[in-house]
Amino acid sequence: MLAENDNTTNVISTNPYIVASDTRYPGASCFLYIPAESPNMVFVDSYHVVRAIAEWPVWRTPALPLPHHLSFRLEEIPGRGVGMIATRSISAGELIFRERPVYAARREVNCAADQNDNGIFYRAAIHRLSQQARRSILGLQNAFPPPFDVVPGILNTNCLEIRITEKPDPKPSESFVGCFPVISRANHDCAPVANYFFNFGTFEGELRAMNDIAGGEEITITYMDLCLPKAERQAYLSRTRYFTCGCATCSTPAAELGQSDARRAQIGRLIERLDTLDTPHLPERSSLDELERALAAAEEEGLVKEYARVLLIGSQVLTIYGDLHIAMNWAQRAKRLFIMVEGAGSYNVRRLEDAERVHSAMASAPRGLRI
Ligand SMILES: C[S@@+](CC[C@H](N)C(=O)[O-])C[C@H]1O[C@@H](n2cnc3c(N)ncnc32)[C@H](O)[C@@H]1O
Repeated sequence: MLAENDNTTNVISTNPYIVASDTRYPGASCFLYIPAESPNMVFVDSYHVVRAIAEWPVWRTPALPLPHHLSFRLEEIPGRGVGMIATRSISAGELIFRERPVYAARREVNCAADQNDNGIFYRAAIHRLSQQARRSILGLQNAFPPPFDVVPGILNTNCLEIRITEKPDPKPSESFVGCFPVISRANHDCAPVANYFFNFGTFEGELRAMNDIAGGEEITITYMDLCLPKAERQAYLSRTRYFTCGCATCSTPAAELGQSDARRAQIGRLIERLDTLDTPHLPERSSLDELERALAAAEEEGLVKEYARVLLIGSQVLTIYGDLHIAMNWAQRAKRLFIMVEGAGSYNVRRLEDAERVHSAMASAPRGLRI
């Protein structure tokens, strides 16, 4: 068993700054530090991936400055640790904050068993970060109880999904996570008022208001798929983030909870059955009535992003089987909503622009002969 001060790392190159995590195994994960001088980000993955990432032009573009006056403050909230509180009213669609992650890694890193729970691997990863960057991680909350080490505890408590390709990752195990000094302070709600989105183009996490948020209100995001019933949501949050969600939806009286669960399951089933976007398959046929019921369910549950997804998928189904005019209207509404919750860098916005081109070609195509 390794002791914490048994150093297995080895500097492979200094520009780009790449360190092999474990000289005992060929193919062990590597740490890429960006920029090489006084790094404020470490990326953890196999050597060939970090070598390619080191060449991305985005690192030559400095991050845009933030507005002088932030629209929130970080504040201790009873029972929830630190959270983000709006200091003024924020309009739906407003960008609340954006920043690059300090730690980014493949969700399942290749790490030897004797360096995992004791934190040796993760301590080594953040070791060469600038002092400010390292402190910004070490100051975050650790929800994981001992004997789990505090550094992997902090990373597990605070990491959010990031994408290093434009399209959503097909398999969750192939996706990536990132830890953010500020955005990771956002607490969870099962009907969140803000959306966390990772902009692959700028390599920044972005936080946008999905609803109008009043001054004094907490700015919340989701950590999970919200189309699950309360029992499953709570089990997931307690297993992965060590807390019991007491949000307004989870506090719904027992008599009404069944309806809330049923609405979320209805939206989830519809999305799962009909979302064939980015696959070579056509979606199943679905009636306008069924699609409208899913929209009504999303509205009732306050699920803005799921509402946008039903509009997007529904517009594709209606383009193929239904009414082109309704499909065009739904695509326009979905695009407006996705710009609002994910910004102009959204892949969904790009998909909807493609759909608009298909729609206008179809609308101007000559009609078939009626015999
Ligand atoms: C990503 S951090 C959020 C920021 C954190 N509250 C802090 O103090 O830095 C996730 C942790 O915050 C706490 N948390 C987040 N949402 C919560 C909620 N709705 N109720 C209670 N605790 C919550 C849990 O301890 C969770 O593991």
